[in-house]
Amino acid sequence: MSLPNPQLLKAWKHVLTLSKVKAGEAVTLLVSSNTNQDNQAAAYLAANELGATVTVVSLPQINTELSLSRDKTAYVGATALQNNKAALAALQNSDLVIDLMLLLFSPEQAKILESGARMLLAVEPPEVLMRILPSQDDKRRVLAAEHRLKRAKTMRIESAAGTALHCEIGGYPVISEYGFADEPGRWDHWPSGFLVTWPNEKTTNGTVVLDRGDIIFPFKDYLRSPIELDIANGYISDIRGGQDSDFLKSYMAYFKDPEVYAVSHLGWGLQPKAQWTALGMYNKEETIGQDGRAFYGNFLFSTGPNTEAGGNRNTPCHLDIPMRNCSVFLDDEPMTVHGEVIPEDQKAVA
Ligand SMILES: O=c1ccc(O)c[nH]1
Ligand SMILES: [Fe+2]
Repeated sequence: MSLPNPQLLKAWKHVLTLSKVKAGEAVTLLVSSNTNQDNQAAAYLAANELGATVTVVSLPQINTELSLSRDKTAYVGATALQNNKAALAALQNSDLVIDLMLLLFSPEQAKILESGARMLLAVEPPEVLMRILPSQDDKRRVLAAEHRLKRAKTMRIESAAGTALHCEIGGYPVISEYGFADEPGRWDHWPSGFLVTWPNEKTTNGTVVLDRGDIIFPFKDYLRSPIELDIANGYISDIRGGQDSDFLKSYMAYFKDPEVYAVSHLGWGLQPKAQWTALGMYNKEETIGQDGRAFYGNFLFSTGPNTEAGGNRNTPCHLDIPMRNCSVFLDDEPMTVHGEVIPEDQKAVA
């Protein structure tokens, strides 16, 4: 039995306090066989010390015979919560669900949020959680960007490598992530610090050039050679390049589902504590790679499902593709230029 880590307990109490956990609230931990035991122990102790009534719901891992990876984000949407009315009822009747299993992109996550519960996803290793500890300043920074994104009608992304992508937006909600779940019905992810939205269906056109150093999750390699994607009416219509391109084409074809080629959420990273290099320090199975999704100034491209946004494209193949050195424009106003975030005080008045 490993001794509870006092620093980890302090970090969990910090984040649950930011998540407004109050005495007497129902806090439910959702765990699975691959849940990090130190996180589970610290979350359980922290919630109890804040006076919550704490429950643990434990479910088996599934999809093992379908997914090509043990990474929880590699096969999304189908979870052990499906058809488990007892577990779902417990989660829907909670004030805060601490998701230590990963329900992302599942219909059940939406049902839990509709009940008014707050949800906090946390599946990274303890030291990553402690290194990217969220703050009210993260919330301020991300919400300022959310405010701008919510009133935008178009998004355009360019890069020196050759990316030239354009889409209409506004038909889907903005999902911001600042690392704690402090409002009823809010879903958030610790660690994070970025925001996304989905393009209006069939309006995304152009070229995406994935350059050396860009990352494709869940492959978790830094690209060694460029991959060129043609995008037509919201779908990848062609994939060209060298070995990395062959791997991508083969992986997506495995699912035998045309919806895997759809453009999914688009956004940019706003977490200065997240590092592009962190993924390179880990074995693939030790982390889902939130540093890559959140590092300051990335453009986060992605493919596949839109169920997070209330859509019905429920394909299990979801690729998150953080790219460096891109310029992201909203209604032609720059949010990032060549991978550098434009500070709010230099932006047009909201
Ligand atoms: O925080 C996350 C993580 C994965 C993902 O697809 C979206 N947001
Ligand atoms: Fe994603």
